Amino acid sequence: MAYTVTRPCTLLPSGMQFGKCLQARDMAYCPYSRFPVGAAVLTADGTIITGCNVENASYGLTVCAERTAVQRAVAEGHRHFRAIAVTCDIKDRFVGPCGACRQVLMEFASDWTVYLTKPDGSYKETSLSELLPLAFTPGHLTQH
Ligand SMILES: O=c1ccn([C@H]2C[C@H](O)[C@@H](CO)O2)c(=O)[nH]1
Ligand SMILES: [Zn+2]
Repeated sequence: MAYTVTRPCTLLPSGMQFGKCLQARDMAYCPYSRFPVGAAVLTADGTIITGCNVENASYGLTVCAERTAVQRAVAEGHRHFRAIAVTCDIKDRFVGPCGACRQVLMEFASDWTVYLTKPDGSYKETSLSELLPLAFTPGHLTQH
């Protein structure tokens, strides 16, 4: 079940360093929305890999921070993940990943821990299965 930690944290549970998320957010390429987002994935072996949103003049080719992080991690040989932390500049509420990113996370596991963080390091801990119930998963392709 989701729970919220309202005090600012530099270290999220399981060794997820919140600072990496902020650093990634600061690399965002978002000249159109001016809405920078940072993400950090924690792999099964404890590696942290970050991503930021990368926009495009065509708009539709924009890639979110979460998918950038997952795709970087896969390209570096990681396929097993524990958690993802996401941050943006919104200070008064916790912001969840878009639907496309939830589906891309689901490709690699249904049991991701998801940290929705505010820029001060306060966070809501939830899970991918809570964010994407009754999901379509790779398993469905082999069980029909
Ligand atoms: O969870 C989200 C939601 C939005 N964005 C990006 C996409 C776009 O660049 C900008 C505005 O939608 O924010 C993300 O990176 N992650
Ligand atoms: Zn997204």
